[in-house]
Amino acid sequence: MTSSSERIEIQGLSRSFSGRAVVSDVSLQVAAGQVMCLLGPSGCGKSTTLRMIAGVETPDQGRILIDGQPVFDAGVNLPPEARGVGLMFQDFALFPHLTVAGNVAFGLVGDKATKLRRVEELLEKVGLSGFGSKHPHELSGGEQQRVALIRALAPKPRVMLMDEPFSGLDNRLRDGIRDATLEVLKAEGAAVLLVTHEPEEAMRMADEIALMRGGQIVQRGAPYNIYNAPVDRAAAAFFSDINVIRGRSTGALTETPFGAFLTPGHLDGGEVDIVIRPQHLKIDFDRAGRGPNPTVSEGSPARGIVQRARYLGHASLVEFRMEFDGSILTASVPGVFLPKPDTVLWLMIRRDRCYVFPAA
Ligand SMILES: Nc1ncnc2c1ncn2[C@@H]1O[C@H](COP(=O)(O)OP(=O)(O)OP(=O)(O)O)[C@@H](O)[C@H]1O
Repeated sequence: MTSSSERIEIQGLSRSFSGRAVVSDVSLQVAAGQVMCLLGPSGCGKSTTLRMIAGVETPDQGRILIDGQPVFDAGVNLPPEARGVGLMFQDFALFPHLTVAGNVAFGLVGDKATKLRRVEELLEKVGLSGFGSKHPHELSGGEQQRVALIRALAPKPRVMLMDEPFSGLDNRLRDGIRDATLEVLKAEGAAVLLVTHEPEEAMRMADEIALMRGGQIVQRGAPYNIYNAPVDRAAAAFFSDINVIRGRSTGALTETPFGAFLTPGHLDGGEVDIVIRPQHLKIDFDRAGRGPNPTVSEGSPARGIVQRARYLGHASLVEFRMEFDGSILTASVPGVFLPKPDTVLWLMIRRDRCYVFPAA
């Protein structure tokens, strides 16, 4: 069933190229006013999914509904222009013979003054006031991209499909343009499906993230949930560097140099990966060969030898070779902390921030 607030609904969408499944049984819904990010590594099938919704790629199987109306199923296949969606793809192209204002006004209806107002309003939002009479060839790549963006937004589409729309912009511009775009889309109440391979972009833009891998959606949820409750080791690793401590679960317990972990639900005798992000390791000083006392929340400390330390601006990253097995663990510490190589320090891990998965 399609509830009335769902603007985009896809059901069991699949597509193969030369016998290779690129999108397999993908289903998702995007409601009015919602920004959904389709996030995943290069080649996982994000763009193909978006292109099928846009109508520029034909699915092998599945259904696509826009505003509750089928635009693709066994008996229907509407062309892109009949689907009522706004498109912003990587390979945008402006009309070279039209001015910037002409480009932005292209899909607009209404009297000239209304169109002009809308064009001016949008140009201002993306920092291009006064550019209306220029032609595309007079603009930088980033400026052209911003024009393409507002051209897609101008007719206030009820559904907006965006494929890496900010990828060509330099970092300084990107955050501002993202925020302006989000503001426009939210103000219009559009349903947005945005494809990106950048976790940070998805975290910043999305109300909900659909994490894709190998042609399938492996996890869906609000950014907070996806980041803090990853479904598997690869999902955790997609959002940040991770540390992995391998152990063997016996009787629902896994012994590690950081103490025993409760690992219920894992195969008895099976290997498990205890995964922790660098910011959830704690560093303490060596006190003549002794470390801090064990605690309930952090277990036992383990000794590590500093390999190298780097300052990243907001934090410092310290790499340790662990005494217990020679493995490398990385800790991130807010601010400046740059111990010399070969310094002996103690590491503890925040147990509430560990994830346990079957060994990869
Ligand atoms: N028309 C096509 N013919 C053959 N193979 C294709 C075609 N379109 C896409 N593919 C292949 O399907 C796979 C998924 O492509 P897709 O563009 O959907 O990935 P993606 O997740 O969007 O990646 P990226 O972020 O690199 O764009 C890739 O291996 C790609 O080479």
